[in-house]
Amino acid sequence: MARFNKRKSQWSKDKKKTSDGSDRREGYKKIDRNNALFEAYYRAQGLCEDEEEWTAFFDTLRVVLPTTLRITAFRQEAEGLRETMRKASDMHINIPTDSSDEPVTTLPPPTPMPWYPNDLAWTVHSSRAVIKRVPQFKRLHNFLVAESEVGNMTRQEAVSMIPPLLLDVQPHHWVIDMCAAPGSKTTQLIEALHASDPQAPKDAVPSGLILANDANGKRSYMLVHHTRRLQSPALVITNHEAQFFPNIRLSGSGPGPAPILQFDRVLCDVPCSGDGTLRKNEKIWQTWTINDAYGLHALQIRILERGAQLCRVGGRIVYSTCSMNPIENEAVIAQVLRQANGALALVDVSDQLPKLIRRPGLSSWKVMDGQGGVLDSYAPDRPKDKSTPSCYSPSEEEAGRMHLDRCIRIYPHLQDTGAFFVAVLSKVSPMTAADRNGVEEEKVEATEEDVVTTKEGANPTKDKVEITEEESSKASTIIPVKRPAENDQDQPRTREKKTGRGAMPKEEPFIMLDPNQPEIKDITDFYGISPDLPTSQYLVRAEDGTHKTLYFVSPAVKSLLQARDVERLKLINTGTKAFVRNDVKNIDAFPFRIQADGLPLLTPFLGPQRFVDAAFSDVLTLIREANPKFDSLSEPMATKLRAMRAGCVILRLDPAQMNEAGKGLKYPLLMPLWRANVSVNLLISKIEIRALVTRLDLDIEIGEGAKGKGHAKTEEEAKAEEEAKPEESS
Ligand SMILES: C[S@@+](CC[C@H](N)C(=O)[O-])C[C@H]1O[C@@H](n2cnc3c(N)ncnc32)[C@H](O)[C@@H]1O
Repeated sequence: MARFNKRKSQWSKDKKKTSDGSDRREGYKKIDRNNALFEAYYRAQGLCEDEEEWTAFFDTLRVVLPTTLRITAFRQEAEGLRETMRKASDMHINIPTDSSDEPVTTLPPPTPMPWYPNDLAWTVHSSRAVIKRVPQFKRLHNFLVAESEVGNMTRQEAVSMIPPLLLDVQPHHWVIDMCAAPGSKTTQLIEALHASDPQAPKDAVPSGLILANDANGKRSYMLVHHTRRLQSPALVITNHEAQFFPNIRLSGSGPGPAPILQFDRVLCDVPCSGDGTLRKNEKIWQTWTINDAYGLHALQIRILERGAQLCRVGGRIVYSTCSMNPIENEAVIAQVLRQANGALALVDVSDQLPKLIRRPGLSSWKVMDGQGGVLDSYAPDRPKDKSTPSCYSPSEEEAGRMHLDRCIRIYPHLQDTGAFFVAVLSKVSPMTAADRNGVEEEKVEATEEDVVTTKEGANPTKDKVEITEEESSKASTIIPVKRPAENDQDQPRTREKKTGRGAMPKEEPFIMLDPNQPEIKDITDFYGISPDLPTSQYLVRAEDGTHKTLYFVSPAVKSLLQARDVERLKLINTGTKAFVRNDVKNIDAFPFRIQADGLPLLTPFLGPQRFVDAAFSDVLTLIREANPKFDSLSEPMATKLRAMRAGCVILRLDPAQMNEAGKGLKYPLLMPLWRANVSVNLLISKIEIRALVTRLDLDIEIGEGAKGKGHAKTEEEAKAEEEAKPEESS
């Protein structure tokens, strides 16, 4: 085992000094952060090297986590935000303490995470609760909240940022996030997909897609909420138990069988006991039991196994948990490698994220009963034994062959984080009929006899286990390579329980809009949209033509929605809201407004006719007042507005227009407006306005319009403008 890095550990020396004052131990006395069985269990696993390291390990586990965040890389705001954080790194915050010896505690300034590329991830060395409560943090807190709400930043645990980085997503990849909610890793995957592709023109829609799935209905909708801030047309959200994710036949145009949906990248961030999150979820100190892991082990194997089946040959799979338990980690990896019979291999990622301090995966571990008694091997008749054969360590020879040491373990004391486990796997040869679709006959090495169909709990020393028909409905299976691809039995021989769907709202259908619809031509003409933006990628959610919203989807999402078996997918959401219809009576307004969500996507394709250049004073007026009349705006803007047809207008503010107050603006500011007969109003939510005010460091009252304190307006205008507001602001 690599030596414990004493120099880098923030916790090995003077605990009082390095735990940055009373705040990080907030609640310390209220919760008993001791659990003898937990301590004995992990000591037996040999995670640390010596007593000094064990002390650092347990001491760190008992201190509340610092706050960590990530800047959204593909947003044009990223550079400005990084600069703001860099400036904040001079900032030492003094907060009063109760002690007369040390009347103030000086908190260290925010620091970039050394291992995260391009200074895009930061640690604010204080707990969330303190940042929220202490007045000295107010400005920083407002900044973080505002930028998070509009998707320019994401608060995310440091260790949770590792799996998406190691998945190595490129803009052309098809990616599935098997257990995605609430979606912090999904947002990172979306960012990677949208990272600039040197071969694609700037602002191009990525050619790949992200399919984010979760078994829990309500949590799938959380996923919609969290990912909406990023407005990706390349995202699809589904609601399946990952181990039963259906085989989807795409619409193949060639003579052979239609290809089955497979992915270049698969993330299995599986449900786990979560004892790596003790610093955040302190209740685990008292609820943790040895048996927690046994209940999850079989499910984790099935999810990873299904993930491996869904991965194309040559693709990459990342398995991760926020648990330290080898039963949920190395034992799962070992069993899936065994079942894959050479089709999967652990990837050596020791040269990636070089500044990330890590420990190698365990090659052997202890299995214990609920009371902490060590179990040497599996015994089927042992009473109250929750272990299964696959929980036990492989032989030394098998562990070496599998390279279990290539797994990554992160412990809290190494770099002041939560604990985490990550394994990166590569699919090196075919496993399933779906694989065979994309692989030439002669390259298929596995035969039907080679295919391993394994029941969890099977004796790991045997490669193959026979299962009965009845068992096959419960067991996870690998589809034989030689089964004809058109055969419907290609569906995994498994059943999906109907869980968590009962209370869910009925989803409207997802229908690709005929590009010859007159409304598409009207929109194209009104906004002068370039032919480079395909008219065949609009989606609507009503069959009878009553739709109000046009969503835009990427070509990959469109091809998925047109798959032959698409009805097997429990689709929850997809598409970026591009245009929303609001018919306003008695005003000759063009009814389709651009939704703020869709503006970044649409901007590069819009003609000049609906843009209006604003002065900084105009933006201030629009923030302060509801529905300012044209007369109260700068003359050039008012003149241009008067000459335009009523409807949506895009305000553009050039950074050169900014005075001292708004010098934080580094790029042209674009916002949709509703141009009524004699006045205008902002078509952005209060949240977005707040982010703008914070970013530009404006000392200004906002939200007068939303509070109804705007100037008097005609009844007709008030109604029109109310209707034109985006949904989230109403
Ligand atoms: C560790 S959390 C995922 C965290 C998420 N990847 C993120 O970064 O925000 C595990 C998720 O798995 C979901 N889950 C539980 N059982 C599942 C199953 N059988 N299939 C798919 N998802 C499942 C849970 O609802 C939960 O949202």
